[in-house]
Amino acid sequence: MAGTETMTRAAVRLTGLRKHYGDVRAVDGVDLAIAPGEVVALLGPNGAGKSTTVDMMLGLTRPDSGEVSIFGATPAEAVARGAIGAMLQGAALLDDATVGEMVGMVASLHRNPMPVTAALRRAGIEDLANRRGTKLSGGQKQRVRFAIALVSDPDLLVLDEPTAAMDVGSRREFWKSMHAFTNTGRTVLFATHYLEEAEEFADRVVLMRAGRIVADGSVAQVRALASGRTLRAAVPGATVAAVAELPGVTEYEVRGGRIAVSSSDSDATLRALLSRFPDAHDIEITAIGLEGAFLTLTADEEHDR
Ligand SMILES: Nc1ncnc2c1ncn2[C@@H]1O[C@H](COP(=O)(O)OP(=O)(O)OP(=O)(O)O)[C@@H](O)[C@H]1O
Repeated sequence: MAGTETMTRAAVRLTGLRKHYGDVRAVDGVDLAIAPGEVVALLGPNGAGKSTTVDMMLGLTRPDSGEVSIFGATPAEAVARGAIGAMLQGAALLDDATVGEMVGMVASLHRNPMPVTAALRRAGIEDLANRRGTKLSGGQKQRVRFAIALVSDPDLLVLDEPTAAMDVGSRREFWKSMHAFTNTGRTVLFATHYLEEAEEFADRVVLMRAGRIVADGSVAQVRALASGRTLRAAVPGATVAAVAELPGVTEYEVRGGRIAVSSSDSDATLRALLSRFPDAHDIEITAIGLEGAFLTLTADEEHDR
C-alpha cells in the first residue's frame, strides 16, 4: 500500500476506516482510494455512513481506527493549506452578514484564495453579494455554502448532499458550475440520494450500506453488478413452470396472462420465449438501471444478517 502511495499519490485514501457509536457501526471498515481528477458519487440509504465518512475525511470526526490521507497529508493539514473545500449539510451561515462578507471572511482564512467575486460567480450568486443571511432561500443558502467551499481554490471538493433543498433549475445550474470546476482537473466527492445525479455527473459510484462499501465502479459497472434486464410481455397460456425454465431467468412473475422476468441474458430469454410462445406480444425489455442496482445492492440488509 505504501508503495502505491508513493507511485501515484491519491487525492483521497481511506484505509480500514471505522467509527462506531455504541452498538451502531456507522462506518465499519472502509477502504477507498480516489485518484486526482475523479468525480465520485457516494450513494447509500439513510444511515449508511456517508456523512460519518465525509466527516472523517475532513477531520471533523476522529476514526476509532484506520487512516485518512488527503494528498498524502492528514485532513487537518489539507484543510489548513486550503487543499480541501467542503460543503456540509446545513452548515451554519451568519444571519447578519451579507453573502459577500461571509465568503470574504472565509477567504481571509486562506493563503491563496480566489477573489470573492470569482467564487460568487462560480457559484452563480454574484447578484446575491449584498443579501443578508436571513433573506436567503434554502437553495440560495446551499449556493453560498458552495461559494465558501470554492473560495480557497481547493484541489478537492467534498460535498454532502449539495443539492438538497434546490429545485430542478437550481440543481441544473449547480452542476453546470461544478462541471466548470471539474474541467480544470479537480477532484470531487459528493454524497447524494439522487441516483440520476450520480448517473449523470459522476465518473465513479461508490455505494455504501450499513457502514460498508457494497459496490464501487463506473456507473456501467455498478449497474452490471445487479446485471440484467427486465422483460415484460403478454403471453397467452404462459405457465409458471414454462417461464421458470426460460434461459437466463433469475426471477419471474406470471399473472393474468402477463409475465415479468429478470434475466441475465435477455436475448436468449426472448428467443426461447418466442419459440415456445409464438403469440407473445407487447414485449418490453428494460435495463435494470442504476436505481435497480442500487435497490438490489442496498435492500438486502435484513436478509444477510
Ligand atoms: N454522533 C452520533 N452519535 C450516535 N450515532 C450516530 C452519530 N452520527 C451518526 N450516527 C449513526 O451512525 C449511522 C450512520 O450515520 P450517517 O449520518 O453517517 O449516515 P448517512 O449515510 O450520512 O445517512 P443520511 O443519508 O441520512 O445522511 C446512523 O445509524 C446514525 O444514526
